[in-house]
Amino acid sequence: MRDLITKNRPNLASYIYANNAVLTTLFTALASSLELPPSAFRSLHRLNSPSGCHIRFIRAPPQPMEERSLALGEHTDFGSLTILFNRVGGLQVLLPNTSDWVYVRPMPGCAIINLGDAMVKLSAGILRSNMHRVVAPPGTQEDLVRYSLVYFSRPEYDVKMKRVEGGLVDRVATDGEMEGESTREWLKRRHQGRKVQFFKGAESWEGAMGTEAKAQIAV
Ligand SMILES: O=C(O)CCC(=O)C(=O)O
Ligand SMILES: [Fe+2]
Repeated sequence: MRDLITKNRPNLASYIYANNAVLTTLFTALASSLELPPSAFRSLHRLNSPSGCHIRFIRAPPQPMEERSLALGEHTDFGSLTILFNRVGGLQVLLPNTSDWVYVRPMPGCAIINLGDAMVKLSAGILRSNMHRVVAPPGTQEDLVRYSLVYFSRPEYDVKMKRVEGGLVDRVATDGEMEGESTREWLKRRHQGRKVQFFKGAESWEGAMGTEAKAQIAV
């Protein structure tokens, strides 16, 4: 594995830079839509600062019809923005305020962008993370091996998981949001809460929750 990464370092670097360029554009657009300074989100996601940003390459082989289960259960992403590249269907999103799961059709030359829980925190809930899952590919794609290449962006480790100041965010009333938890602490809490050895009852599970519940609230 290490060899594979070393050999493909230039490819990986160019993939990281390309994703970073897309993220910079998106963070700037999101900041301006919230009437914040253009760098409000960008400045919390500098490429060379330590963070939990990572790449995941997922391979999901076809499953026999009778044993079919979810390839990836329903969740919201923890981080800021997720850039998803895949050619085969299978990703589904839950439409807000319904129990309807709908396939997201991959389009040639396009990536799928998911908004994650960190953006919900930073925007005091104005931006919402989407509930999604991965199931067997639809129709004639059902026998295909599904690959997805995913870039997960996360705020820098030292960024506080709380609302940014200014613009439309200042107009949202506070609801006792937890102050002062760093991104590093927040990620640790969420990862541990999902592991069976750390399970200490319903409360610990809830403590590890992000903003999944809010994803279902009408906007
Ligand atoms: O493979 C996909 O299309 C989505 C993967 C995903 O949602 C995740 O890894 O968080
Ligand atoms: Fe996801």
